[in-house]
Amino acid sequence: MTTLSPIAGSPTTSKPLGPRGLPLIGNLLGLRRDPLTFFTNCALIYGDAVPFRLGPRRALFLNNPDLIERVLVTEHRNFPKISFLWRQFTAVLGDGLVTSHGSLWQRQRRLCAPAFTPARLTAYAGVMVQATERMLDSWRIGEVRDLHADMMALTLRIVAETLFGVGIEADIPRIETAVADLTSEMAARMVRPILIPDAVPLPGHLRYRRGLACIEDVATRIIAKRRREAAAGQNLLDALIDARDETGAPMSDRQLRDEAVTFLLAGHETTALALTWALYLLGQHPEVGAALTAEADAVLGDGPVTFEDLHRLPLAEQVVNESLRLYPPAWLIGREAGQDCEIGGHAIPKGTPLYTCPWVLHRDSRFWAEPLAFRPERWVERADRQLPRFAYMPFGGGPRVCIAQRFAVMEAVLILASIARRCRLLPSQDRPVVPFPSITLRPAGPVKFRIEAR
Ligand code: HEM
Repeated sequence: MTTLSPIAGSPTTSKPLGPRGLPLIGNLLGLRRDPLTFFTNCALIYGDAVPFRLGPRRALFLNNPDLIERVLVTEHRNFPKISFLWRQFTAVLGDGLVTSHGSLWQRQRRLCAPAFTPARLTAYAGVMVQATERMLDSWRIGEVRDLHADMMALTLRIVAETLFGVGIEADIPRIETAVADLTSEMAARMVRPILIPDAVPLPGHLRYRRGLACIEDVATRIIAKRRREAAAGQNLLDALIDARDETGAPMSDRQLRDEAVTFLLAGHETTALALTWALYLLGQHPEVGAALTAEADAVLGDGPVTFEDLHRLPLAEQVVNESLRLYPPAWLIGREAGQDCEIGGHAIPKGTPLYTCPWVLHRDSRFWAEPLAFRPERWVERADRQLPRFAYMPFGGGPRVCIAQRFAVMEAVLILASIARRCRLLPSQDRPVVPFPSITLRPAGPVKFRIEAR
């Protein structure tokens, strides 16, 4: 019979089960100071299931693929998303896919799935490449650019155009400001220990209400136009408008608005970061950059990349996989215990938050040879297929796995190949770029590169 350890450490055991915290604040200091090191040390020192404290709240860190599979897949109904965290975002994301749960989430997930069929992806590929080519046309040989800023602008344009259609050019600057306001307020709420009602007129709240109103305005206009014209288009919102549940009912306008905001926010920064880190790593490994250029030349000839080229760009996809391993944009994934239970030898009361950290798992020497080395070739034989399912999880897993995984990988491959075809990028700063873990894993400063001719 398994002996269960009480979650916060036991007076009868001499070895602590997790990092000792301070009275009242628990482990918040270490977590605030450097969360990546905090979780890395938890795994190194204490093992696969590590209790810690978020202020007065007890929490458990999981670093074992089998335990993670239990939480995300086999017993996912017992482990919903963390209500304490997500209620902070409900006003922004409404009942969209990221925040909803239970039967509402199930219905929405089914309704959203047709937006990601291969036929739809083909149409989105064209939008992605055109937006990238426009960005590359605006780059000048010899200039130094912050690629993080460029990738943020590019992926926002792409998600806005795939979502709303290419006719929204005039709205892009407003959408950019709105999304920046919304994400900065969400990042602030993520580390705020208390819930401040949206009605309190803090500057961040006002900015975020303005941002939300802007996106609602664009979504409402496009939904109304689409309903008036009743002509099927190829954008993501069209797919959502056309979707019907098993009773034949469509999504309400409110639900469409929630999904539009959700896709804009979930689909923008994550992909921008995947690309920023990939370009950064390529800058550190010019031999891989040269091989990528050779692949693009061999496959693409003179024309822009197309959907049909994708399967002939294996190195570009390996670079994306390896970058997502070393710098997973979703660096922390959380759930909470829906009822009292046991996991990893710990008795967990209902409501306890559980965290897993792809950053730590993806750098774990139990699963990866030379874990800190950038080696795209490990993906020639799909490194993850020889490993436990949850040793590699940049897109999460189980029923709530990223709905746009194929969209995102396709986008990253198309953009990398388009850049490789047109120019060379040389790092123009000596300092290494340090990751800054916010909601997503951002670079702490600009990522500067000089644009060189091919
Ligand atoms: C490299 C880019 C991306 C990464 C690394 C990423 C990562 C993730 C992860 C880890 C989750 C699961 C979170 C959890 O279980 O708590 C998730 C969910 C989600 N992602 Fe992505 N994502 C990316 C791109 C996108 C894009 C481009 C879109 C939309 C166009 C998108 C939309 C969503 C949505 C709607 C969910 C919620 C799914 C659900 O709960 O049913 N993501 N993503």
